[in-house]
Amino acid sequence: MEVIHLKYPHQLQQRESMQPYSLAIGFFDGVHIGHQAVIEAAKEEGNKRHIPTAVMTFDPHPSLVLGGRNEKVFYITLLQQKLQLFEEQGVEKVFVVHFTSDFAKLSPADFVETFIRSLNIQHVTAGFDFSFGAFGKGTMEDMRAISDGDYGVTVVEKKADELEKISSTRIRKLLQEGDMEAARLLLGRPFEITGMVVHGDKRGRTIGFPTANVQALEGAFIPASGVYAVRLLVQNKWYDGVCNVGYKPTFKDPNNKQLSIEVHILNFEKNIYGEEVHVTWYKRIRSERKFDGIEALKIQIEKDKQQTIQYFEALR
Ligand SMILES: Cc1cc2nc3c(=O)[nH]c(=O)nc-3n(C[C@H](O)[C@H](O)[C@H](O)COP(=O)(O)O)c2cc1C
Ligand SMILES: Nc1ncnc2c1ncn2[C@@H]1O[C@H](COP(=O)(O)OP(=O)(O)OP(=O)(O)O)[C@@H](O)[C@H]1O
Repeated sequence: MEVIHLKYPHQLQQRESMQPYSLAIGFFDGVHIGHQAVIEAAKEEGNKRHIPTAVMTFDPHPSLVLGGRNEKVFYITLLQQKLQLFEEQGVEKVFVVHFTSDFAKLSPADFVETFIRSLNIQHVTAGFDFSFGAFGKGTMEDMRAISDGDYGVTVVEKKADELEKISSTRIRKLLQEGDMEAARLLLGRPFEITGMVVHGDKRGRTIGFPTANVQALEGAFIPASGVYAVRLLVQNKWYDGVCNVGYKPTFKDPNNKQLSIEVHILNFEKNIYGEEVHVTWYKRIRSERKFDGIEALKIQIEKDKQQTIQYFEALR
């Protein structure tokens, strides 16, 4: 899969020398099942026309440039992971458009001229609520009207569950609440973070529960503090684990602001310092607490571990 970064005004070859593409367009944070349906529809059109499928996405998130939201938007998927997911879905090219305030000022017609026509896009697929151009004024009806027959347009209908539309905003809320099970259903896979195993205080092994301290990639969303059933990929192998996100109040003073992610990997004894790991999140088990002593904490961690084992047994 080829990735092309574009900045407005972009410098690309002339339309004639560009390969034609069937394009799915959107921000696609999380690449959730609604997004997957959009990309699938673009692929179907590409197959019909015998042309490859491309995705156009944006970076950074428009809200960062435009403001207007009260809460800071975090990414469900960092760009690198988003690209990886596109590739796994069979996308052959990705245009990453740098979202700047100049880009945001383009009229819908100018957006189409610069980012659809001059890229020789033959077909555009997006969801029913996709908007583009200054103030998000362009709708999918406009996309079709502006085309003048130069490219085809598919509008993917709303993908929803019994509650409401499946959206990145909704998944962010679930992740903030620690509802990893609901997030997993909407994402079509568990929420995942990538990180590196770093040295901790080395107390874990002395209490009988050694842990891998995971330093997440810069910018990754870290779930609410608490204990979770997780799976961890290390050295190409997946393991079940029980993870604590928090401040270890039993050992640290209450002003400690150093958030840690530590995974007790089940049935595992290797030294993995410095390894890259992927942690996938399945279920929140409880909140982090301050215990009266090590014994009480050990009893609780054993319970957490048993709950995790039962959870994954039921899942299999
Ligand atoms: C499953 C699990 C649950 C934990 N729950 C708590 C907790 O509720 N409160 C707490 O203070 N520490 C909790 N811890 C953190 C332990 O205190 C920590 O693993 C131990 O102090 C080792 O820390 P170190 O890796 O920095 O040496 C938990 C750890 C695990 C693995
Ligand atoms: N549930 C859905 N059903 C159909 N199309 C969708 C759905 N969610 C998103 N899309 C489409 O996928 C593309 C990417 O959408 P976008 O990145 O805005 O996702 P979103 O989940 O709607 O995000 P947000 O919560 O920020 O509005 C757009 O073309 C959009 O219309």
